[in-house]
Amino acid sequence: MESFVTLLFLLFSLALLSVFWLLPSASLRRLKSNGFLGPSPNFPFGNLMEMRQTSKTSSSSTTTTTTTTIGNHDIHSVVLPYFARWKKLYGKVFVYWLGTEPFLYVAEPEFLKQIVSGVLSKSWGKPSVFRQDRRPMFGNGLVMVDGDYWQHHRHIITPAFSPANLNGMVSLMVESTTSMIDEWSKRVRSGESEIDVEKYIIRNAAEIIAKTSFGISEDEGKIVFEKLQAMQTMLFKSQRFVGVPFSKLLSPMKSYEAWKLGKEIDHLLLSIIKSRKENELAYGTSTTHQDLLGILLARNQENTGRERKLTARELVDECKTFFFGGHETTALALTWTLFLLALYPQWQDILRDEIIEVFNGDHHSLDSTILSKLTKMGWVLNEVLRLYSPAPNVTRQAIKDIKVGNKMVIPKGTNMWIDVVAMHHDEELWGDDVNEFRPERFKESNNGGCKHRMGYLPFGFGGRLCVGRNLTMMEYKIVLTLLLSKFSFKVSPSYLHCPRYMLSLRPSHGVPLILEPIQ
Ligand code: HEM
Repeated sequence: MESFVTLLFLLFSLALLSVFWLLPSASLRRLKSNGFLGPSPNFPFGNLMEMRQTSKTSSSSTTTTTTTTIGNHDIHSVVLPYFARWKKLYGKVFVYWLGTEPFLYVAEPEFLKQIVSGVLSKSWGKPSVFRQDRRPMFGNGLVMVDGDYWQHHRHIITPAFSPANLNGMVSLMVESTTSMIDEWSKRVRSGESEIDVEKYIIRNAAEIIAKTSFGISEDEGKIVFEKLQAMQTMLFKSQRFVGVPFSKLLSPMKSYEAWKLGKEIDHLLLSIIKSRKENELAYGTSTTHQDLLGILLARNQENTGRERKLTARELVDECKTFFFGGHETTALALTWTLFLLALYPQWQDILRDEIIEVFNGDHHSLDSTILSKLTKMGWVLNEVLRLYSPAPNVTRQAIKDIKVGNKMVIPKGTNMWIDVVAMHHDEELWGDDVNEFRPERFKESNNGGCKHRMGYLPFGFGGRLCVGRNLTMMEYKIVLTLLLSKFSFKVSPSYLHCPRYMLSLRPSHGVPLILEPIQ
């Protein structure tokens, strides 16, 4: 018996040694043999401690509020200080470690092109470490899966975002935004002209995405979305050790709470799907809702061929993915836009003139065709996504060993962290006005004159390009048109310019602006 326990103990110790030390060290050697440099890891934390220390030092030295800092859009070293530091030391491609997970950092578009182009792109999936970590939010939704499963879901989901389907969502977007504007107007009339626009814009975007994704009523909506937001806070505002083996055991209560919230949300969404299905059985497909869930259910029903239908569980995961992938990103694009327009009021005038020209005073005729005529607003969106990209990075994982050219092999399991903020602020790619707000750079090309076609990636790249980008563009133009027609915006003296990486790129202290009604 005693020798059995000793054997068990030895096996357990060996397993730990191999997870914590032997496997990561072997990967490190293989990566180094490619000539990649990088900071020395310390297993089992990898480079996490150094990243935290650099962030702490940087944030204590960057909370200045002078207008020059506000007008300074050179934000890479503020939001990702550890990468900015390592980039100076090791170049635009290097290796770092999150716990025992190797990450290839890439801020070099030509290198990116070489390793993801052609046949190689099939060998890249999504990092399993993030898949695990974000399971309560996205489950097996489109953003987290790969291979044939991803291809099947993408094929079913893409048509839901067609212009015809999106046009059916315009009235929901106008309705939510109008009620936000009414609230702002009331506050401004009562003498409260300073408003933290971020808070409202996020709530509005969440309401829009909840309605356009799963068409929930005000009351149901409130519950689902409070739970979704609580789960996001639970997962992303706490101190975490992503990539460190067994790290969930370090904060068991938080992991349990996130799991529990995930279950409650699933339950609510499943009951919505069930009642939709029952309605359809009772009244036929004519009751199909004009939201993403309704469109997916209808597609499922039409699909009588060989194609596998999405199960209720898969539909729940896709709804959650739309909510998390869609509301904060769009809201941040709008929030940063209001901040930049407040800073550069001449662009408010340019956009207002364009709105008057396109709509001729009639905002009732909103649809994708007329919105596409707001070209200058499109340049502003592109420039905002360049300077303050709501999705600051894109990630991949090598599903198998990947050979690049004759010499380089990227070992199976290596993750890739593509630094979109670094590329969008790279003087070598954009020229010496890289950190200036110049929407007109997008007048001639959708790439804004970037010297490399993979240097501007606000919506990702390749087959995994953001599936919701048309929805974002529509919502962005509708909300901005309605807002600019009602108010002019100035930056409040209480605004602190402190953009921060928190899965997305957010303002640390909200965006208080001074609003004045347009006469
Ligand atoms: C400004 C707004 C948005 C930005 C900046 C943005 C950014 C991105 C990026 C960078 C990716 C690529 C991720 C990757 O390659 O790993 C992506 C994918 C995705 N986005 Fe968005 N997104 C936005 C809005 C939306 C909206 C409104 C929705 C849905 C309602 C959405 C749903 C998705 C989904 C499902 C994917 C996964 C696509 C796939 O892997 O096939 N996004 N988004």
